[in-house]
Amino acid sequence: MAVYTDVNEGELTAFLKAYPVGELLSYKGIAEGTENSNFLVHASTGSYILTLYEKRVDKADLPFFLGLMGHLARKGISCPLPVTAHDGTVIGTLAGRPAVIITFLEGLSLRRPTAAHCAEVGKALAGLHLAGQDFQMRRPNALAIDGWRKLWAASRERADEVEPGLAAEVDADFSDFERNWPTGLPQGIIHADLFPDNVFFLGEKLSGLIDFYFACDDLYAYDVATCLNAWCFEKDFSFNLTKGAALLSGYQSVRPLSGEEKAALPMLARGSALRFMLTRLYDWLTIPDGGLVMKRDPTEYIRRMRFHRAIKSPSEYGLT
Ligand SMILES: Nc1ncnc2c1ncn2[C@@H]1O[C@H](COP(=O)(O)OP(=O)(O)OP(=O)(O)O)[C@@H](O)[C@H]1O
Ligand SMILES: N[C@@H](CCO)C(=O)O
Repeated sequence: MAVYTDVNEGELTAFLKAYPVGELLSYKGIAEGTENSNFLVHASTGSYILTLYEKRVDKADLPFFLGLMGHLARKGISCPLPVTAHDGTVIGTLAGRPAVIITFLEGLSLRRPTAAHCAEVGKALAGLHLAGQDFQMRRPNALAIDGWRKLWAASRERADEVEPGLAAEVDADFSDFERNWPTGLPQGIIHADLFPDNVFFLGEKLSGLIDFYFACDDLYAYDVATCLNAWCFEKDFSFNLTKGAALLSGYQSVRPLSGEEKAALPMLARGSALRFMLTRLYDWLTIPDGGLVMKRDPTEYIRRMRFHRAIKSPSEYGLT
């Protein structure tokens, strides 16, 4: 349950006076999410999400994340728009935490996306990449190879408790990535965490993208690879070729991939699977059971790493 910090009515009413949202009508904590405390706020001008940033988000990154959401929303991407306070600022303080109000998006995230949903996600991801091209702020990816190495150094000793042989397997991957990680591919702003819980749909139509708190500068094709991992595998860890083909053709209908980007997909998908395996493994080993932070299963991503290692041609993802 992601309400780490309680907010009482008096302090919320006082906080909201700084923003053009009208009178507070009601509010409640939101259980989903793991990084921050989120509340659904009904005010006289409409519904909003109140986010209090907890310690897993670096405060120095907030202007980038919020600036990016504002930029994308103004360019027509369906994502939350941070509400600017009467004094021109966006980030306030509530219950001792940095806090913002963002617009509420209608829609539901999906547990069982279909190929049609995957096509929509591909299109939206490419639209986001194009819309980010003239965003002026930069943020290096904290979870690129150097970041993975730090997580691995903190987890390696106990990795075999989760899966026997994992330490040797990941060590070999690191040497491979050091030699073969693609360079020189097109890059720019990426979402970096576009999982089904961060995409809303109304029926088959995509209605919103949320949670930009991993967004950064990196390879566009790496973001595509992350979506293949997050959207196109079934519960039994098999890759669904129809979903892969739908996601990739949706993406390419808006931003065609170059030959180099296509060729790099297996390596990028392996790297992306390792990145999510490592953050999950680190949490698995370090966060106490029964706490507020929901731990996700790292083994789901060990299976994906193995799948990508065995890929001989990017056409196996459904590329045409
Ligand atoms: N703009 C929005 N409109 C509607 N609902 C939202 C919006 N932003 C967040 N939510 C709701 O709040 C939940 C948590 O949001 P979010 O995913 O940003 O949190 P988080 O703590 O950063 O979580 P995580 O990074 O683990 O996904 C979402 O699952 C969604 O239900
Ligand atoms: N999408 C991540 C969680 C962080 O947002 C995962 O599934 O591991």
